[in-house]
Amino acid sequence: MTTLVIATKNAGKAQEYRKMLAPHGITVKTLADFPAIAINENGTSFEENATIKAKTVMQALDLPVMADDSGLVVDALNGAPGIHSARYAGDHDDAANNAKLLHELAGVPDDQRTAHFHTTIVALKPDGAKLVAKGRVDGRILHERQGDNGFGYDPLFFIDSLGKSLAELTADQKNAISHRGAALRDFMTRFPEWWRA
Ligand SMILES: O=P(O)(O)OP(=O)(O)OP(=O)(O)OC[C@H]1O[C@@H](n2cnc3c(O)ncnc32)[C@H](O)[C@@H]1O
Ligand SMILES: [Mg+2]
Repeated sequence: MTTLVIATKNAGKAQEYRKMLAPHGITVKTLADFPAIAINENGTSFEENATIKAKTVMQALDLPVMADDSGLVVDALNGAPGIHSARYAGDHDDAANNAKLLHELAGVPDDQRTAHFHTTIVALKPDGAKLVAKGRVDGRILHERQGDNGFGYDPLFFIDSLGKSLAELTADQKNAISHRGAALRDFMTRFPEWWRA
């Protein structure tokens, strides 16, 4: 059994990675297991922030560490909230973030509410070996919340081909199409070589 440290405080992300990595024989530890580690997420891109998270925790533990920086990119808002998705409305508060997103998009018609979720995964080893993987999922922003599953902006993110929001999908259905699922599948194609090297 392999144990992988993921530099996240987000319980929703952690749960998704646990479910996706279990079939690979990988168990997950997160910052919930190492609460003393503080991360200053002050980068200017998803990759920079993921690298900061992975590097901070890798140096603190002297272990290989994976990190995920992700966000919602809304076309009508010139890419906002983007790398600021977690604290769009000030605090790390999903309900307030969703309310702000709806407010910013008030009056914007359906065909201009296109958006995507992005994930960049960065994994670092103490010897410096780095692995980067990316994924995205396209959709549009609803006018009100729909569904109770998932986390973050999931209740406002509608997938036309499924006729459902991300919050109306099961965990397995979301992982099959999500930005995080796509990034992890990309990551896993190169993970064994990175882990062993
Ligand atoms: O940095 P860590 O500790 O991993 O946790 P975080 O929640 O701060 O994570 P990010 O910095 O990557 O910010 C991403 C934000 O984007 C949103 N987000 C990311 N992935 C999402 C998903 O799958 N569904 C809904 N919202 C998501 C959500 O608001 C997250 O807080
Ligand atoms: Mg964060």
